[in-house]
Amino acid sequence: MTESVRVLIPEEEVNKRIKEMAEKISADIGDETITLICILKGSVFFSCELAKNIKGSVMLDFMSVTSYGDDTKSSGVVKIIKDLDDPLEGKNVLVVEDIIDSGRTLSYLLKNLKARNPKSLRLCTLLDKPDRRVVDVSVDYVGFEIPDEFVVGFGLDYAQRYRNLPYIGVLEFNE
Ligand SMILES: O=P(O)(O)OC[C@H]1O[C@H](OP(=O)(O)OP(=O)(O)O)[C@H](O)[C@@H]1O
Ligand code: HPA
Ligand SMILES: [Mg+2]
Repeated sequence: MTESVRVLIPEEEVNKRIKEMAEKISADIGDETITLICILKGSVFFSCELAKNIKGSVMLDFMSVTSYGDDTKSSGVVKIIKDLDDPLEGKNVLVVEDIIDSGRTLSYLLKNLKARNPKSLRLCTLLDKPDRRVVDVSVDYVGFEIPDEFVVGFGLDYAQRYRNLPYIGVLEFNE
């Protein structure tokens, strides 16, 4: 079996949409400092592009969680591999995800991070795959709604590969 990748969202479109999202976030946050929480590893490319395009004061922290391992299906169990460096108490927090699929990761994170008493907690995702939702989560900023296909690129992986593609593509398995 061989794998190939079909372009779903070209690089220029992804970058243009991230700029628009950053403008909206900048307008919503006004003069306050915003703490972006980059959910490793998938959202690392998106977080960087977003951070560069937000006007105003931005802090960054990183958390690593995983539920997919090397599979195209979620194990159903979200594991924290690396926690944040700093407390969130009193901060305006924006969780930055690459994709919401079943919703398990974000819903777990939301509960976990709320308990740390941030001043505000918003969620943002580059991609949303609504057809696959198992757990309901309401997201403040969505880049693109995509069909029920396994995607890679712009940070998203299959078995840790393809993260470096500068576009979003659909992974296809060929006989
Ligand atoms: O809505 P869900 O079904 O929970 O899926 C979304 C999550 O799955 C992926 O992470 P993964 O576990 O693959 O870790 P990774 O970012 O290190 O690749 C992705 O980056 C999201 O965090
Ligand atoms: O479509 C996907 N691609 C890569 N990682 C993912 N994690 C959840 N859904 C996906
Ligand atoms: Mg992954």
